[in-house]
Amino acid sequence: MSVNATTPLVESLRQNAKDLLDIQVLQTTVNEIISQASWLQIIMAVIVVVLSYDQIKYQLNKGVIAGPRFKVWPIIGPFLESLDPKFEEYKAKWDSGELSCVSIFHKFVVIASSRDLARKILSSPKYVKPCVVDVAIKILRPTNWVFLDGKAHTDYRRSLNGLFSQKALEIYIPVQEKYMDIYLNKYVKYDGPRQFFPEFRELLCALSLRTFCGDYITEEQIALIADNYYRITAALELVNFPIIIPYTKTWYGKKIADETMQIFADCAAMAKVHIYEKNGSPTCVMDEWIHLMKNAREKHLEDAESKLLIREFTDKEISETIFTFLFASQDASSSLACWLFQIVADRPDVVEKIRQEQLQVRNNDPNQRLSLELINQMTYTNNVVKESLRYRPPVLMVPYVVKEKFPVTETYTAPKGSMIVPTLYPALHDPEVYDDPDTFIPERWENATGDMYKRNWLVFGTGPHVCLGKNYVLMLFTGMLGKFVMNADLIHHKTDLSEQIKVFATIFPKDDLWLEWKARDPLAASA
Ligand code: HEM
Repeated sequence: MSVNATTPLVESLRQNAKDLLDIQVLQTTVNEIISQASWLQIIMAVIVVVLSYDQIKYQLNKGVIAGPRFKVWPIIGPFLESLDPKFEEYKAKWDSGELSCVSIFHKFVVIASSRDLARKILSSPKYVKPCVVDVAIKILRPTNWVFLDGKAHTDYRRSLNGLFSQKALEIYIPVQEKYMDIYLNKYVKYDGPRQFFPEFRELLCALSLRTFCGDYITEEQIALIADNYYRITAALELVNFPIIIPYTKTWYGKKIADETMQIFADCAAMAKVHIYEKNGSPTCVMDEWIHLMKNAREKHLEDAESKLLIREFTDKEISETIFTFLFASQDASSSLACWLFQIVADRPDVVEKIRQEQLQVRNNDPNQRLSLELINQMTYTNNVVKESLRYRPPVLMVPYVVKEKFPVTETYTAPKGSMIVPTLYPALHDPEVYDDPDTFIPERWENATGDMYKRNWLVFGTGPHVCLGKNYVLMLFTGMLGKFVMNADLIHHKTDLSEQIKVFATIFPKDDLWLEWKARDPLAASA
């Protein structure tokens, strides 16, 4: 065979040899440049390459959606702004387009502000899953159910749904009412106004812990958790050091989380004795959970085909799950309490209507204890809570992470690994669905359309991760608002910051809410 024969093999070998030669030439050239260049020139070149890569990557990820033309702050992006988030800046972003973006360090973030895109993202478990900061996995523990995805998540959730059914919610009311009374008595004894942001955080922590653990948890343990819970929120910053160093924020956060979970595990052990060994009736979430397990086990013994079999959950599993309930509820419920009582204190017309309804559903007996049946009759009071949730939704947006390339619209595909953030606020202030959306009008709920309480009602999210506590929240706050307004006058000491929104995981009045409470005769006419 002639050497010149142009068979494909020879051609390919020749091409390879040529490529090799080219690479060698290139290497030589690079080596020559490097040997002739100063260190400063090399450093400058590396910086130019890194910066160019950062900008090009940003452009490719951004595609057609709204967002800064270039990364104004190279590499870090708007990182410094993200440390002190401002509501007005978020709002400007949502108004900039139904899909917009930012890039912080290597993280590319897509923000969806329209109702339909928010719903689409929340209902696309094939493409997305909730995004958690790395340190959350350490604090909540990797074994925690909230990190499950897909079918494993749906199955686990199914076993928790019974804890928030109407039947179960009824069980928790007596213990909640006991603590509502304790805290209201405390408030009306305070001398003059004080900031209620910390007061409401403590109230909500106590109400949640009593609902979850009943009398198994002690006052000292509640005080310990209420006093230190803020350390857990503080530890969950977006950017954290990858390892937990002793005596840093994350170390304290994990320590408090571990201590809290140990308290919950001890409570779960006591609840098991109460339900299994003493055949007791359930009075709190833990009891109800164990009661459901016991029923399922008995049903299964009677009928092996029974689908009711819920597996046995260990004390550790129960403690981790109850911790997620506290974690999910604490900030959002405190936010609702602040806005609800601030708004109502400023609206004598709303106070008057709540009081009328409270006496009417109780047949003029203000001492009648709360029950689910009674709360279900409080239509107006419930509408006030709903309107507060719409007007000032505690959770503005929910970060998700893209598991695989996600065609969000016909023209835009979110890249794998990016963060995608459906926002809830715009849908709740959509003028096409809620007339005069920036005004607090509880009466709008009297003739609510389907869109108002279904498609646009994103306060609690939607899809497979929709809030587990959504009915619980409405029941608890309707009962509490009715009782508090019936038994006390609320005086809001307004400041220039009262109407401004502070973003601290959820949202709060910027002045932390100055309130004063005065006991009143519930049968007296309103002032
Ligand atoms: C005003 C109070 C509350 C608000 C506004 C709120 C809102 C939300 C939102 C927006 C989500 C994310 C939903 C999604 O990704 O689609 C969520 C998830 C969750 N919420 Fe709530 N929540 C509140 C109170 C509570 C309470 C009291 C509990 C428990 C008793 C609770 C338990 C949960 C849990 C466990 C999840 C995660 C569910 C999952 O991943 O499957 N929340 N909540």
